[in-house]
Amino acid sequence: MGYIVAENVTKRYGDIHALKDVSFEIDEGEFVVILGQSGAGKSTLLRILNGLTTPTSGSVSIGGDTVSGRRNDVGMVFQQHYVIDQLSAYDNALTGALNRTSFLKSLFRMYDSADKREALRALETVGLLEEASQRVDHMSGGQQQRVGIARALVQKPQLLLADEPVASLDPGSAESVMGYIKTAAAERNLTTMASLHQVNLSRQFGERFLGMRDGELVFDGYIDDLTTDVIDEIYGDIETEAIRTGAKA
Ligand SMILES: Nc1ncnc2c1ncn2[C@@H]1O[C@H](COP(=O)(O)OP(=O)(O)OP(=O)(O)O)[C@@H](O)[C@H]1O
Repeated sequence: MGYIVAENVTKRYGDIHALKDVSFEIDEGEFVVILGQSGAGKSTLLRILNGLTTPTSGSVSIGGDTVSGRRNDVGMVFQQHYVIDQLSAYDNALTGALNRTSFLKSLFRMYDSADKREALRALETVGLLEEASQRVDHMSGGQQQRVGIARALVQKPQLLLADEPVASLDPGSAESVMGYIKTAAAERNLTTMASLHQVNLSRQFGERFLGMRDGELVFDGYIDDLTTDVIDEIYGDIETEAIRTGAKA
């Protein structure tokens, strides 16, 4: 049985069918990219995996446990960099340890030394060790996103979910940030699922791919199977050549 198992997951918002009978299994340590147009259901799927949204029917399990609410062992990276502007990169990374720190200790930012080491290790993973003491509002968007990744790593997750983690970045920063996510996952054998809408980046970093269209899982496979026809099926009428970049004929 897979580490993550989604069985016939359906999500309706009134008349909107955000997910339709989605099933898949993911093994521990896999690096999965979820592809699909805006509105295809990628965020809904990630939110269900994270316990932030409940499916209308069907179920999801992680490591054999049915997901029924927020889990501390699932780290999440979002499109916007939800970092605390006034704090340093190091203090932001440390907030990933809040779930295992008492309220009083967190109030005075008194973290365990193991957590402090974890924060430094995470900043090293994302290439920001030398910038650890810099305030994040003095950092670039790409650096802020890397701080967000470091915070998710300090949480010591078993599963990392990233919802369009590079959508608001320029192409160079997007590539760099995806590289750091990939390194972090490889170093920690961390099962990772990232939604991306850029086909070229997906092909560069993805190992396994889930293709969503109108709430349905229309593709589940590996890079050699991600052909132009499959891309067309996921994205419908391709409007620009750019989206095809890197797609195999
Ligand atoms: N809370 C909500 N209430 C009502 N409809 C919603 C809600 N969340 C998502 N939807 C709808 O469900 C569908 C799937 O949305 P979802 O955000 O999962 O897609 P997506 O592939 O992540 O797109 P995007 O990349 O634009 O976020 C869309 O039609 C969306 O409008």
